[in-house]
Amino acid sequence: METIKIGLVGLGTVGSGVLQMVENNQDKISNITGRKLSVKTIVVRDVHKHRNVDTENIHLTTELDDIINDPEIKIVVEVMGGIHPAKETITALLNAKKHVVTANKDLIASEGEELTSIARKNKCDLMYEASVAGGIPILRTIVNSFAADQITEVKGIVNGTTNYILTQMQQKNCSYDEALQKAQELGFAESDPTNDVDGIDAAYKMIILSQFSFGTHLKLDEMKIQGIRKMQLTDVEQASQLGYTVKLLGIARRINDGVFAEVGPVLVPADHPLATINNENNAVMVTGQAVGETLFYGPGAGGLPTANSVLSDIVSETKNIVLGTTGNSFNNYQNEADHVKASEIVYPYYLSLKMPDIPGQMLKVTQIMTKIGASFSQIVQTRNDNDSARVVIITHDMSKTQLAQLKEELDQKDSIDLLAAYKVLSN
Ligand SMILES: NC(=O)C1=CN([C@@H]2O[C@H](COP(=O)(O)OP(=O)(O)OC[C@H]3O[C@@H](n4cnc5c(N)ncnc54)[C@H](OP(=O)(O)O)[C@@H]3O)[C@@H](O)[C@H]2O)C=CC1
Ligand SMILES: N[C@@H](CC=O)C(=O)O
Ligand code: NA
Repeated sequence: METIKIGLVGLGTVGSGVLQMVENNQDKISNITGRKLSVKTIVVRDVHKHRNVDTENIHLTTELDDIINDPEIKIVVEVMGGIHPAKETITALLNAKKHVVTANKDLIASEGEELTSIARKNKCDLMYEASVAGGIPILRTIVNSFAADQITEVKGIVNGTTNYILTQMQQKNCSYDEALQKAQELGFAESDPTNDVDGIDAAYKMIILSQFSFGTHLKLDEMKIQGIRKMQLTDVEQASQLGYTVKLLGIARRINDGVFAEVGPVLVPADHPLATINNENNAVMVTGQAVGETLFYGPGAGGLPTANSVLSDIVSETKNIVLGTTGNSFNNYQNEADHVKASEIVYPYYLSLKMPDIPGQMLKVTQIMTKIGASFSQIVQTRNDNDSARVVIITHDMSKTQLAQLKEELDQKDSIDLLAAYKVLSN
């Protein structure tokens, strides 16, 4: 049986998982594809570094040219991460007629259109199932199984590191720093975890999910993105007393002819399926006009789970090579989206306010809410410190315009501080 040689660029958490899976699942893969697969060359930064995987029969190198100039290598997996030099690396590989698999959401969300067109020009495949929600096979599912349905919303927990941190803090009383360190040790976090904790990693994934679900090309700087770094434990506890779990959610919704996408902490009702997703697990809820609500759950980070998604792309590309059908885009759906007005984006909100513990303060808040046409569904007052009170409000539906007005009005009241404003998910 003919063997297809594979190159890897990167041998960290994901690269090691890919190497193990190719080695351990030879028989099944060749049974399905009619080809043997074998990893021939791996590009790393440091060839002398200790590796947890067996690289005895593999050429370890720092030179990409060892892959580029090797006609035997047909498929290359980019798992080095980051935008540069990953973009230049993939461009060079595609121009050398290599089919590429990547797990790199930063790159695909930012430069995916250009790379896709380079791939098409070279009749090469470029696939990236692992870039969104690690081990959950969500992108291919949207392409294949939602091909004819109109997706109205895609939302969920798409960052393993932050969900791990929130779970460890809420259930194990871990501090934020301890939980982040554990997520790094377990290989869930990016090499620089800033993008994880600041919501940027989740935003990249929502950009890719929006492309597949709505055909749109959203830009990172057009999205409101909030991470978990500034979240207060008091808000997490307060939310819990009100029957909610705080999760970092990505939400992308079709509103009229536009698409709205955001990432931030959201209060999820404790009995909602998304409230039950713990640790590094992710869950993506896709709502289609015909099918209704569907939920896809699984590990969002980690070597072998992510490698499984990479292998699904390698197997698809191998089949395309065998059938002579390479060069088609992973996602073909293209659709211009209108701008969504702030007045059209409506959610209930959790508001946490600090104010002097003296009579008349609540009246001021009530007057502002009445002025902007918003109303409360729940309100709780607790003592903050000796002379201030914390007031927590769950509002009825409010538009983003009303929320901005509320923030402006509260800014003008020296004595009242808005500490947090998070969306609340309905059941
Ligand atoms: N970790 C996870 O759970 C998931 C990760 N991903 C994505 O997968 C990709 C890889 O992540 P992960 O495996 O965690 O990263 P790691 O940091 O564990 O590994 C990165 C690897 O890339 C190599 N590398 C980095 N820069 C260069 C360079 N300039 N030239 C050559 N080699 C380089 C490193 O070499 P050396 O070993 O010599 O330092 C290392 O082997 C990223 O895009 C990430 O976002 C996606 C889903 C889940
Ligand atoms: N750092 C990412 C890895 C997977 O994409 C995460 O924590 O989700
Ligand atoms: Na995936």
